[in-house]
Amino acid sequence: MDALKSMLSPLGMNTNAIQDTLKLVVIGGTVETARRASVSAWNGFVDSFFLTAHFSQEDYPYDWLMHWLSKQPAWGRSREFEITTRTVSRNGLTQSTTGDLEEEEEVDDDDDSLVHGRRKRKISFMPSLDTTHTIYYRGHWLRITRTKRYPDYGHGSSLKISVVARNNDILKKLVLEAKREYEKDAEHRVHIFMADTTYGCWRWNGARQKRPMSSIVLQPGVKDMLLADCKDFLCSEEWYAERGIPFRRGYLLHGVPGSGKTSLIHSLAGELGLDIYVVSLSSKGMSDNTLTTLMGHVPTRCILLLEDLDAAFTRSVSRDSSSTGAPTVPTSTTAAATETNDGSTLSLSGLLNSLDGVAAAEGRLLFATTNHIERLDPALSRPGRMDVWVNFTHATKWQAEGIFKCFFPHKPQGSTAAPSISADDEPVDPSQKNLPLPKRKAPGHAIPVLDEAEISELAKRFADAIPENELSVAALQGYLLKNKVRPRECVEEVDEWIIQERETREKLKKEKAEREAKEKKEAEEKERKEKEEKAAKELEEKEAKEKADRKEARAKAKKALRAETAIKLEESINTSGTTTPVSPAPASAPAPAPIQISISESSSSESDTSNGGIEADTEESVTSEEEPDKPAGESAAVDSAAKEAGKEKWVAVKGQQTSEP
Ligand SMILES: Nc1ncnc2c1ncn2[C@@H]1O[C@H](COP(=O)(O)OP(=O)(O)OP(=O)(O)O)[C@@H](O)[C@H]1O
Repeated sequence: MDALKSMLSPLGMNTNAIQDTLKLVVIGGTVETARRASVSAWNGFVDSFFLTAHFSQEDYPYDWLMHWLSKQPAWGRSREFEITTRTVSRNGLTQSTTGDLEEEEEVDDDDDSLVHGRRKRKISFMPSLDTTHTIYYRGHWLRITRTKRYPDYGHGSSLKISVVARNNDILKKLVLEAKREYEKDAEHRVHIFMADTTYGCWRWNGARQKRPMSSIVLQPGVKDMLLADCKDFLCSEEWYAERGIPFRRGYLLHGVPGSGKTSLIHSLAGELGLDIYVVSLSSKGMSDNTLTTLMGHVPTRCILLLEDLDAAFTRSVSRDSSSTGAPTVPTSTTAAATETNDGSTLSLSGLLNSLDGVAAAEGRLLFATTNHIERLDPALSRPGRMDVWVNFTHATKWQAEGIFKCFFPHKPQGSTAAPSISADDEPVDPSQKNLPLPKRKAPGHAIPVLDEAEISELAKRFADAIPENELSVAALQGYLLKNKVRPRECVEEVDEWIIQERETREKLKKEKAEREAKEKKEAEEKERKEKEEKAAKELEEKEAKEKADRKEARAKAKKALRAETAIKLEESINTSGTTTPVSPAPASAPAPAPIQISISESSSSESDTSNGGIEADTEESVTSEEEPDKPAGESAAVDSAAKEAGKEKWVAVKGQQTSEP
């Protein structure tokens, strides 16, 4: 310090002030360094104890954890969170909790959860984006951060959970608990995923209540056979592997509309606890590549549903007999892709490859439905692709009786107490025993509950009245729905309804025939008009072509004539042994003697009457046609140049002739 003082003193500076400044700098620097060192030491210390797990939205644990987080009471105390009416899905918070999802909260039986006929919407608390939340869980503080990986595309979230712990047991417990809760919540629901042809991925479309198998009325044994087959398949992976058979199974449900094909698939999915992945092959933008990508991303245990398989290669809106089918479908397995207006380029071979090609997922149950099995290519429905075929017909008497019993519950035998309508009253089906039924609310309307004998008798009478194989089960269901609180009247009025139904069908058939005839007529008219327009256009084109040909021919003729004239002139000059300006004289040739020429137009025209006449004629006609194409000045210039050339030639000849003797 003394040395510093001695150095600064000659400069006349106040040494005290400088000393103080230096002290400040040294102390400040020391403090800042200490702070930085302690922060980084703390971070290092913390990092060495924190375990961090990352969860990506594309994978199931993300859904489990988001679902678990949404249930945490800690959000109630959090200072920052996201409130949403959307629910957790495989693709993030994208789906609105619409009416068919769960209600806002558990309510007492007398508390109406329906507000003006609409369900209340559920709200969830979610971790907000890019904020670190802290939650206490089983003696540990969890630090949770949700981030968006692709903010520009609006999807692709990820979750980061950090916890101070010696090993990752706590994280494992957390994930397992989240999974259990998620599955418990999804127990009564079937999740539906739809194919997104734009991005070639699956989009969660909602969760539907499971449908009890007992509510599907099919001929005896059909449901049991299907259920047993599916269960057997799902637990035979090794059996398939040992024999080298691809671990896939296909079911083809075919038959008339409204006979329960789709309902049965939903019911089976609920019974087997599988999600449904739906592909509409006729949807916009569907191509071989998209389908292959989609099929490759189907999870192992699920139901893959191809709806309306017969409409795969036609884009008609209607599904009636005239709209789709073989005539427009290339039936070869090597069929080329058919490009349609909507940009769909799906070929049969593409479909077959995506179903059982190398990229196709294994372990899935493929269900395909069609109303027109006769239109399917045999390659599509062969065993290996479609192993089990089930035919769905119009309602039989047996089905009519069954569906009637489904609609009208009965008092348990020997019971005198008025039964309550609850899940326990669901008709018992052997296939249904293990299905946990959701808690149902009592219906708002009074359904008279008759005893078993009466219901059986009514059901029998109802079935007797229903014609065999004429009406669809969906139609019967519609009639029963209309009469859901009038079981006796329903049976009494059934004959009348059948007459009405037949009349309505007749009317609809007639209307359809008329509409088709009208459409056909319109199509014919349109076709005729198109033909006429085409013919007129062709004629026009032909005329234009002929005109162009004529013009070309005239031009050629003119050119030939000029060439001929020039040759003749040259020949005549050559024969007279002189040179002309048309054919320049060789350098060695003696220059012609200077001549005095007086030219008059009349002499020119007189001397070349024949050629001049033709040429004038030709030129006139050509000029009249060329004029529109050529600028007037240019045309005039060309003409005068041509005349000058002619004149010059004539002058030379004349001059030569005059100089000759
Ligand atoms: N066998 C059946 N048992 C119980 N309900 C049925 C049956 N068949 C049809 N239904 C009822 O009819 C309605 C239509 O059924 P679904 O959609 O399953 O028929 P589908 O055969 O798939 O018809 P489409 O071929 O037109 O798709 C549903 O509401 C369903 O409840």
